[in-house]
Amino acid sequence: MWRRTTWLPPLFSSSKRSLVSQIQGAYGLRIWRTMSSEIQKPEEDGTFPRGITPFITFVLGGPGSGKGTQCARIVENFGFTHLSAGDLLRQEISSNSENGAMILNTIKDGKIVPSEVTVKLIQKAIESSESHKFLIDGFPRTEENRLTYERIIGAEPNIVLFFDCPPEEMVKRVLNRRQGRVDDNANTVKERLKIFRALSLPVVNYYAKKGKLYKIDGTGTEDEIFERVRPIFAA
Ligand SMILES: Nc1ncnc2c1ncn2[C@@H]1O[C@H](COP(=O)(O)OP(=O)(O)O)[C@@H](O)[C@H]1O
Ligand SMILES: O=c1ccn([C@@H]2O[C@H](COP(=O)(O)OP(=O)(O)O)[C@@H](O)[C@H]2O)c(=O)[nH]1
Ligand SMILES: [Mg+2]
Repeated sequence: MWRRTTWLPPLFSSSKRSLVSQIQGAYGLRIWRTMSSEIQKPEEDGTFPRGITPFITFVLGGPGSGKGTQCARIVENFGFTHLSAGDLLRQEISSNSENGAMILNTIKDGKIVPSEVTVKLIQKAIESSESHKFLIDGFPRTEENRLTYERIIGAEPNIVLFFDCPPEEMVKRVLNRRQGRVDDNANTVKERLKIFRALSLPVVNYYAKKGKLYKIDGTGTEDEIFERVRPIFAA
């Protein structure tokens, strides 16, 4: 079962309706405004024209925790647009962009690509989409990622999902993934788990403290996990 951690802001606490529909009601149809007054102004105008921001869900969890699998289910059932930070980076490698070689080496080593590179790719993907609701999968992976997103995009996520899965299960899934990824091997996974614990968990804790985090048990079948996710979005 998912559970919302720490306190519930008044907007979310009193109704049985899903969080998404409550925010939708409070903010008007499919148009979302950022709810935080702490965010710095974006560096460049234009990510969210006329001050209108889409509904953003960050999807976090260790390697193999099931982020991509559950995002596909959320897209099918709730019509979100799925932006996987890892996929955006892999597309940069395949398109022989100037950063391609650097990104490939970073991914091979299980390290984190410089924040500005990833955030600019996310920004471009949001700008070129007509969608008003996005799942940003596998980002932010560090506090520095998070701060760079806030600086460049000028908004916080509305909610954050965290798939909680034991490391042995994550390793097993990654080593069985068979998508030909350069980082799905025992050595790289070990490094990715280290980075997840040291750099990504602090981001998860940050959103828990802000009352934005949904921690979801990431064990069991894909169906069982999706039934834990569904109530977060269901009307
Ligand atoms: N609940 C599950 N039980 C077993 N295997 C799963 C489950 N969810 C996903 N998988 C498989 O585990 C691998 C990693 O899942 P994926 O969604 O790519 O995770 P992530 O994006 O978090 O790395 C994939 O091969 C996927 O098919
Ligand atoms: O914001 C991001 C997302 C991904 N990556 C890199 O891309 C790899 C694969 O990420 P992905 O999210 O595809 O992996 P998953 O967790 O889904 O297995 C990571 O290990 C990092 O090396 C990164 O540097 N920054
Ligand atoms: Mg993934």
